[in-house]
Amino acid sequence: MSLDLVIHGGSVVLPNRVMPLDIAIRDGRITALSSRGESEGWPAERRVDASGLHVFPGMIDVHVHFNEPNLGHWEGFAAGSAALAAGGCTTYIDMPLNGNPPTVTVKAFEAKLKLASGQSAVDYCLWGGLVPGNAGELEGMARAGAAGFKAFLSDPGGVGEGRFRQADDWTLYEGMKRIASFGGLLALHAENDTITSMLGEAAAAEGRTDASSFAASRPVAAETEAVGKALHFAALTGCRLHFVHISSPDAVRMITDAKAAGLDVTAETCPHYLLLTDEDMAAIGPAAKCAPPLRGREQIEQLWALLEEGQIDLIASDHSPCPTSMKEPASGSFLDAWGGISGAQSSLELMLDEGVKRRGLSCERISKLLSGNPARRFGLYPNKGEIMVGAEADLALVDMNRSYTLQAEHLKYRHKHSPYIGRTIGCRVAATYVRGVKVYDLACREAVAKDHGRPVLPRGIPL
Ligand SMILES: NC(=O)NC(NC(N)=O)C(=O)[O-]
Ligand SMILES: [Zn+2]
Ligand SMILES: [Zn+2]
Repeated sequence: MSLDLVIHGGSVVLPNRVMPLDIAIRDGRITALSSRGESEGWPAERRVDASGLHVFPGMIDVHVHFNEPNLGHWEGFAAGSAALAAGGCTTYIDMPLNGNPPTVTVKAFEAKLKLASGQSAVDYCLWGGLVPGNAGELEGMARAGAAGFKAFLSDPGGVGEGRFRQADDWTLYEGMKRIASFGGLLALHAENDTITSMLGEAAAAEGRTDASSFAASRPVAAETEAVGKALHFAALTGCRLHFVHISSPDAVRMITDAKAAGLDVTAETCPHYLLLTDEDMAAIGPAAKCAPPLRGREQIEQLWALLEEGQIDLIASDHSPCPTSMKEPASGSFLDAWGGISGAQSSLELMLDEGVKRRGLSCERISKLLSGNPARRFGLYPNKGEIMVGAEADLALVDMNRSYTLQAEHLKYRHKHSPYIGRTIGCRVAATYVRGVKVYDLACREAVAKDHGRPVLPRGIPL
């Protein structure tokens, strides 16, 4: 039977090794993997020569904020997903904030699914949110396809009266019981609100408004306290937990101990916590402002050691964009700048550059953190997450030897700021395929599908 596409000559990144393989694709799925050259006689509509390229499973970015509805002018599904495609990402999960209304009711969830339809270059799922007063909406959102629920233990910021609200202890505890009752998963932004808001207010009152004062206002203790409380509630309620953007080695160790004690919990970190220091944050300015803040060199080295030991489950971008003017507040105060890093386009390249090229980890090791593990955690496996026969042909073709210096004009974001502008990255995504269809081509040799993405209903929530 005729194939739609054969990608031949590449070095294919499998779960446990990299092999020279040809990939046969029909109806969006991988139908065969064969020794290099063997595919020459196969009847195929198109053949793509991937010689000199690595073929990775597309990244699955479980943490992006595209800010629809109503704040789509901060990013939106179209620009955000185009940036992901250019970065080798083939599926994302969109956060329930900072759009307005936030995705905390079944009605808002369904409206957002409709809004995303036809706008996205790559496949997507949505998060629901846990906020005070919405316990009755959670199961309905799970049935409508929510990948899980996100709660903030500190002030999420954001704009407008209807903005996302943090979970008080009661909301958290009751919400975890409720989510556990239907086998759902809760994701947490884990920082203690009292510590961060008291220290932040004190810094502002004393006129300490620089980057290091911001970092000092969100100490590791705020993170470890919040992680500890959530783990305690998880042990009491049986709720499955996922900690987003963990910034400190101490918090990772607490999560590892909880796993050993039998809790169903995972730890995510982001490229910026592995690549940028608090000093970089001061030098780069508000483009590198995020919460939790960037930490010191020693903490970064410990995070890499923990990652190598397998104590970090997955990497996501936490792409939280905004109009560039919000990164340049009139007050000149670092404290007033929007907290959130635009990084969605760079995650795979940065992790391969730093992890593989500089630190000597294997391609498959990094791939597991970006694709295999997120797919498993969020019920997308075995359709997505690994290159294997039967899986969807979600692929990132990467030139591991093509170095470039990131410029603003490379970015597909609506607002072209990033802490990585000016950074030389030692590899580059050459093309991205979603279910066998090209959604990005560095050489722009041919038109790519800008609206090929479709919603993916995560399996794994037993309903
Ligand atoms: N309102 C946000 O988008 N917040 C995000 N901002 C960060 N991380 O600085 C987040 O994930 O917490
Ligand atoms: Zn967060
Ligand atoms: Zn976030």
